[in-house]
Order: sequence, then structure tokens, then C-alpha cells
Amino acid sequence: MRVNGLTSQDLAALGIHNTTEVVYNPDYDTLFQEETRPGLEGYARGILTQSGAIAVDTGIFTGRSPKDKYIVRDDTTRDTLWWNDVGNGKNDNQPLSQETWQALKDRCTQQLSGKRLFVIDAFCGANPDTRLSVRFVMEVAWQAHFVKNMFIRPTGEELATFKPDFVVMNAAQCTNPDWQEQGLHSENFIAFNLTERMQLIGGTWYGGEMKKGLFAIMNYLLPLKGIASMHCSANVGKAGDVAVFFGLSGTGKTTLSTDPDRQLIGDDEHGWDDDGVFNFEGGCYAKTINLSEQAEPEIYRAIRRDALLENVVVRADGTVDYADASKTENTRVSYPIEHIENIVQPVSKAGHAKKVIFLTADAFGVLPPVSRLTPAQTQYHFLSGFTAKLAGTERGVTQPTPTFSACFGAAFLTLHPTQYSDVLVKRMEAAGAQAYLVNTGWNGSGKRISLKDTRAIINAILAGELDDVETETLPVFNLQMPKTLTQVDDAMLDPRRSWESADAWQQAAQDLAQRFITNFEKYTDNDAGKALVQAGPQL
Ligand SMILES: Nc1ncnc2c1ncn2[C@@H]1O[C@H](COP(=O)(O)OP(=O)(O)O)[C@@H](O)[C@H]1O
Ligand SMILES: C=C(OP(=O)(O)O)C(=O)O
Ligand SMILES: [Mn+2]
Repeated sequence: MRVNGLTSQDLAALGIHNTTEVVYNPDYDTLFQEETRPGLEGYARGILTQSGAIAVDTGIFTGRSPKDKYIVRDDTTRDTLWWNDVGNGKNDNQPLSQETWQALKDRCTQQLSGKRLFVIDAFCGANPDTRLSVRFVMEVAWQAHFVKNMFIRPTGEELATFKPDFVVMNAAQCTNPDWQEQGLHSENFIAFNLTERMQLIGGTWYGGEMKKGLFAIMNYLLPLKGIASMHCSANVGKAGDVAVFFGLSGTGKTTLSTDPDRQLIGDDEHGWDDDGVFNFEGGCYAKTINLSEQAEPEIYRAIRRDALLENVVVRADGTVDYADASKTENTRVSYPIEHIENIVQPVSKAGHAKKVIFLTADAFGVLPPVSRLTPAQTQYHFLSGFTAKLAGTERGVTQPTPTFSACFGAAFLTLHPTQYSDVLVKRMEAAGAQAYLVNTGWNGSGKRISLKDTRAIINAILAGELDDVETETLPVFNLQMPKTLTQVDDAMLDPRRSWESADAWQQAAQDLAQRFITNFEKYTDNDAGKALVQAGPQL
């Protein structure tokens, strides 16, 4: 029997039986009806807001839960994956046994059996030769909406021949009572199996686990083929000049890449192959805390019908109070990329990147708003990935927390960090790309650097101003800071001037330098790593 383009054998093959109905690849209007259907309760319910966008609450999980993430350790992954219990780098890749995997899978298929289900088939990756065809199976309409927004929507023709090579079973409504005997962290789970090519989700409703989950899979598959896989946003100027913006959550990838003067390629996850930079996704996932039309007009206006708001506070008249962080600091909206006016069409890809920008949100106020990196500093800072985890994006993080997140996305790396830097360096060298370090965090007076100033700095980088300007060397870190830039106040370019005294900066700088040095020790067990030490801060 064929149910709306999907056979019940397709689901039975996954272990999901007695499906009462399949809503297969619903269009946006159907999703709208489904998520606002009378009778929906709790976190399944969507409410219509004045802009036409639907707002949902994602439950106790309003951010990712890295401690509940596991990957099956088997012949496929044993020798290739970056495990958290092998070697000397801490990470989030906790091994899972085949036996526990099977138990979790049984739990998910049991949860999903006998139900009315939503199935979304979509692509991860803009290039047909390297993309993943992903099938998402779930019970909750807005979760189907989320993945439809975030992944690449196939054409009718592509759907007709769609063969999934990865399956996500989202059983968010069930938890795992056996977690203690199984040696797991909690009753919630996000589990991956690279042999079966499957992700299982239980307990957390947060859609970001599907988005960032597939990113982790791309991070495994692409570098092994010599393709860079990057936690970055990307855009392209009128002259075809491509820029990529690396950064951990909340550092400004989405905000800064959404630029009316440049075509957006994507806001979060990209590959870089022989042809250039390409998006993995078909949508954007913007933070909405304190969002204003004046400061971020493109994002503000993207919030309309078909966009999906998460954990925002909706007033009685249907307007949204973006300043209200009472549910979480990590309020979000997902929208299809077409909601941004200036994008690369029809495929989210462009040429090789010439400018590589590392966004760091320095909570200490030590790093300059912008500096130009040497090739060795580029590698050093990419591997270090110093930034702050901002409130809300991970469970338990409630204030800016300094962290070293390798490749500015350690939580999503499935291979050792040097595998990403090796590929990036090769791609950058071949393209003649230059890297810059931009602090979108705080200065020495405890104030966050303004979005206006950061935008002016980014404009200066993209205009090539940083490449000819006279620079000054910041001691301890040996970073080359521009002395002047058009559109920004010269005084703000030197972080020491924002502190009450040069001594106070010096002390904070030495403390941060020591953290860099200690963190980098894990890379110094070989000559290549040892050689990079001199590119880092010196005490
Ligand atoms: N100087 C700044 N640079 C970039 N973003 C800033 C700055 N100051 C405040 N912000 C705010 O920080 C947030 C950055 O979030 P976002 O661009 O979504 O990050 P990411 O995409 O890297 O997760 C936005 O809410 C933005 O308004
Ligand atoms: C969705 C996330 O990413 P970002 O904030 O980088 O867009 C996340 O970290 O869960
Ligand atoms: Mn983002």
C-alpha cells in the first residue's frame, strides 16, 4: 500500500508498524493546519502570531543537550572517530554499545508504532554528489515544519526518486527508563549509528538536535573526502568575493552574514570543495533575543508565515515580546532561506573563499575587536577556538562561559580537530585566502562590542581595508591590530584602552594567555603542533 508517496513497507523496514496515517512531505499550508489543529496539547501546540509565523514552546529543552549525545562505536567508527575516551582531548563523542543502541532503537520504534506520523524527505548538502538524502520520521507537526525549514527542500522530480541514505527517528515523546543500567547520562538520548546511518532522539523536543546532528554526520563524511566541513556562515559580494564567518553559537554568524549588500549563501554550516563554498542547509536559525527591526531588518522581516518561532513570549494581541527571556535566553526562529531577500539562487553555493573570519565572543575583554592573522596564527586560533558559550544554547549554560571549542564548533566535530584544520589550510592556501580574528564579545569595561561597530569592522575587512592598513602589535598575543579604519573610532581598536589601566589589561591578558597555552598542550604531541606554539600567546 502507498500512503501519500511513502509505502508502509518503508516504515515497517525501520521497525515502525501499524502506522495509522502518514503525512508525507506536507506543504507549508498543511503544516500550518497541522500545528494549529484544535486539540493539540502542551508542547505540540503552535500559536499563530501577528506576523503570520507560528510560535511553539520546545519543552524543558530549549537548547542542545551535548551530555546526552552518543555514537555507536563499531568497525565503522572505532578507528576514525574522535572519541572522548581516547587520546588527550575532551569532547562530546561518547561511545555507545551496539546492544544499548538496539535497546534505544526498539524504544523509538515502539513509540512511533501505531501512530499518525509525519515524514519529511530532504537533503543535507547543496551538491548532488556529496549531499545526504535524509528521511525524518516524527509525531509532532512543528518538528516536521522545523526540518522542512532547515534542510534543503527537494523538487517534485527529486522526490520521485528519493532514496534515503540517512534516517532520523525522532521519538521526542518517549524517554529511556533504563539509562542507569546502560551507563548513560540521563533518560534523554541523541544517538547516532554511522553503520546503519541513523539518528535516534528521545526525551528532548529541541529541533536543533536534528539540525546539528546531521551537521555532525557531514563533519564525519566530508573531511575524509578532502572537503572542508565548517561551522560557519557564508556570503558573497557583488564581485563574487566569498567570505566565511566561523563562530560558536551566539557569536554572530547568522547576524553578520545577513547583509543587504551581499548575497547570503547560508548562516551556519558549509562545505568547501574544488568548486567553492556550499551550504548544507535550506534555511536559517536565528536568535531572536532582543531582536529589533531597526538593528536586524532582514531577519526581523523574515519572520512571517512559514517561519517558526521557538520559546518566545507572545502577547495577547499576537505580537511577540522579543525582549522577554523568561523561557530562555536562546529564543529562536527558523525560516526557509528564501525569506531573506538577497541570497544566492537557485543553489546556495559560490566560489572559493578569499576572506575567513573567526568570530570570538571574548567574555574577558582581552582580545582586540579585530586583528589580521598570519598563516600560523590562523591554524593556532582555529585549533584553539577560544570564545564564550553564550547563555541558553546548551543545557546548563546560563551566563557567558569562556571555552576553547576547537574549530569554533567542538560539539559538532566527529573527527580530530587537526583533520578540519588540515583541510581548511589546504583550501585557504589554494584560494589565497586571508584570516581575521574578530571579537564580537566584550571589551575591558564589561560592555559588549556594539553590533554597529562589528558590522563596520566586517565591512572594512570585506572591502580589503585591513590588508593595507598600518598595524600595531598587541603584546602577549602578538596580534596585528589596525591602527585606523574608516567608520570606526580608532580608540576602540586597541582593547587596552577600554580597561581602567594598561596594567589591568596586562594582568587579564596573561591570565587568558595561560589558558590558551594550557589548552594547546593537547596538540603538542607531534612536530606540527609543537611548531604552532610560537604563533600563540607568549608569557
Ligand atoms: N557585536 C556583535 N556582533 C554580533 N552579534 C552581536 C553583537 N552584539 C550583540 N549581538 C547579538 O548577538 C547575537 C548573535 O547571534 P547569531 O548571529 O544568531 O549567532 P550565531 O549564528 O553565531 O549563533 C544576536 O542576537 C546579535 O543581535
Ligand atoms: C543551533 C545552534 O547553532 P548556532 O547558534 O550556531 O546557530 C546550536 O548551537 O544549537
Ligand atoms: Mn546561527
